[in-house]
Order: sequence, then C-alpha cells, then structure tokens
Amino acid sequence: MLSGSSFIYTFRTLHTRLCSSYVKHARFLFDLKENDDACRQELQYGSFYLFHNLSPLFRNLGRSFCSPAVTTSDLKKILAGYGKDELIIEESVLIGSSGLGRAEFAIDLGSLDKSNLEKDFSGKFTELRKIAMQLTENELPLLAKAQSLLRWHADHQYCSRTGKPTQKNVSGSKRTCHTGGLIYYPQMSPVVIMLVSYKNRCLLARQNSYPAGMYTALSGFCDIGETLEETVRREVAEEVGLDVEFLRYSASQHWPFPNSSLMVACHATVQQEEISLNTAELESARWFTLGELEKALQWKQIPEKEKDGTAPIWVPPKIAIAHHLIQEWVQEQKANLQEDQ
Ligand SMILES: NC(=O)C1=CN([C@@H]2O[C@H](COP(=O)(O)OP(=O)(O)OC[C@H]3O[C@@H](n4cnc5c(N)ncnc54)[C@H](OP(=O)(O)O)[C@@H]3O)[C@@H](O)[C@H]2O)C=CC1
Ligand SMILES: [Mg+2]
Repeated sequence: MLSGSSFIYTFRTLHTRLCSSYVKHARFLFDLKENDDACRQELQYGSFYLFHNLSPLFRNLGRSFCSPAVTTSDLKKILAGYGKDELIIEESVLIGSSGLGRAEFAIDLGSLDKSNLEKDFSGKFTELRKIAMQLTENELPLLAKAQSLLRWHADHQYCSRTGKPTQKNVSGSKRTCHTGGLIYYPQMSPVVIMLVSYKNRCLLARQNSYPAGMYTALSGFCDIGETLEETVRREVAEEVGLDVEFLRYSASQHWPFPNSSLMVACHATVQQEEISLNTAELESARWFTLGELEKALQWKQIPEKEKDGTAPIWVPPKIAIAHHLIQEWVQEQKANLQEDQ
C-alpha cells in the first residue's frame, strides 16, 4: 500500500513517462504564457533571439547564416553596459522552448545603438525578408513568429478605445488596458492561397510588384464574415473570372511578410478555361503545363534575365507555401501519367 506522498510521487513519475515530449512542451509553454511569476523565473535561464527594429541578428557562417540564441547571463552582461538590463523583463516575448526544455524569448533592442550592438554580439541585424531563403525550415518559422509578435507589441502600445497605454504580460501573449479593462491578443489575418487547375494544366499569376519572371498561386485575404471556402470562390472569381467547382485543403503556414497572415493552402478545380483578368489586381495570369512547372521549380535562386531581356519563369522558393502547392500538383500529375501508362 502506498503512502500519500509516495503515491503522488509514483503518479507523477508515471504521468511524466506517459506524457509525450510534445505534451510536456505544450504544457510548459501554456504555464509560462498564463503565469507571470513562472515566466519571470524562466527569463533567468532562457535564451534570447535578438532583433533591432524588427530585423534579427545574424552571424555569417560562410555558406549560410544563423541567428544566435544568447543566454540570459550574456545578454544581461552586455545590456548592463548600456544601463538597460531591466529591458529583458520589460521587452522580451516568449516564442517557444528549446529541445533542452528551456524557454526561448525574443527581444527588440531598437532603443540601443545598432552598430555597437552588432560589435557586442558579433553579428549583423538584417531584414528577415532579405535572408529568409537562406534559412533552414526550422529557423524561419521561429524567427517569423518572433518578428510578428514583436511587431504586434510595437503596434499596440495604446488602447484603441481609451487611448491609454496598454501593458504586456510577462510572456507577451497579451496586452491589457487597465483603465478600460480591455485585453488585446496578438492577431493574424487569414489568407487563402489556391492552386487552380483545369484538366492537366494549372493557373499561376503575377502582380506587377513581383520580381521579373515570378509567377505564383492566386491568393487573397478573407473578408470578415466569410468562410475559407467562400473566400477561395470570391478571390478566384474576382482575380481571374473563373468559378471554383471543387476545393481540397492541403496545408497552412504562418507568413510574416508584410504583416502576420495565416496562409491556408488548397487545390481548386474549375470547369472553364477562358480567363478574364482583373488588371487592378494582377499583371498577368495563365495556364501552365506540367513540363513548364517542372522547369520553373528547378531554379534554386532568382534566375538571370536572358540575353533578349526576358526573364525565365520561376516560382516562389521552398519557404513559401505556394512552392509546396505547386510541387504537390506536379507530383500528382506525374503519378496520374504513370497510372495511365
Ligand atoms: N507564402 C506564400 O506562398 C504566399 C504568400 N502571399 C501573401 O498572401 C497575402 C495576400 O496576398 P494578396 O493576393 O496580395 O491579397 P489580396 O488579393 O487580398 O489583395 C491584396 C490587397 O488586400 C488589401 N489588404 C492588405 N492587408 C489586408 C488585410 N489584413 N485584410 C484585408 N485586406 C488587406 C490591400 O489593399 P489596399 O492596399 O488597397 O488596402 C492589398 O493590396 C500577402 O500577405 C502575401 O504576402 C501571397 C502569395 C504567396
Ligand atoms: Mg490576391
């Protein structure tokens, strides 16, 4: 028979063994988000990703770049030199946890001199968009989340109803206007991105702001009150004058450029071929064959223009969900061709 305390101990051990590491990770972060004291304590042992006016710090590793995670003690030592070590508590936001079970934070040091900080931390603050293609598939989402959360806090310093300053909780998961008793939570805009196909071709488009030669899937922000299905149908009708028949969900992605969007990606089929281009939205839209897209997917960096000044067709890089949709369509077409043989 187990005594009270050893029962609790055994239960905890068993519970810990039964919990997957993912569940432990999720519960750990939940506690830090909700509990200011726990999060304040974790700030003493965590690691920090550094930003300056929303640009992350990067170190050049020769062939690649990395954004270093700085320990609390190293960060405190350097910030103490600026008389600003209290910034750690006031300005940092919780963005995740490391494999070692320690919290990871991001902090924007935009109030301090950029070039001195770059010397202190042996790196360069660089716009995320400029360097995104050279980051790993793990690194970009973390930095994108950090940048979006830091931007949201910078943009929500005041209550939109009372005009009074808002206060962030320690983790940065919300801001409160104590005068009006209002709570603000970080927001993302839902966006649909759809690869429209008709028989054995699919439709890609470009806006005149895109780099030369780049075509991508249609996309658009959800209007308030719409379902995702309604947004897909409306955007395809608005942008290229086609009526969506079937829709299939594929995947989703948080996209930080230019603001925080939740991209919901799907495949859509239509029953007509004739495009009616909305030139207020798009510069061009056309149907592409499997062969054309296989070629467009091959570019690993932005291609040089041809001798006659025309730009080869290319599609967004792997970090963009548009790439995933196009790749998926290409694989499916190839599988269909094999079945037919
Ligand atoms: N990750 C990926 O693979 C891709 C991501 N995207 C992203 O998808 C998003 C949507 O792209 P796009 O096709 O241009 O969108 P839309 O077709 O909806 O049109 C863009 C217009 O919507 C308006 N707008 C801007 N922000 C919002 C908002 N939060 N809510 C409602 N309307 C807004 C702006 O109009 P106005 O300025 O006139 O007010 C803007 O010019 C962009 O953020 C883009 O970066 C797009 C393609 C690929
Ligand atoms: Mg659009």
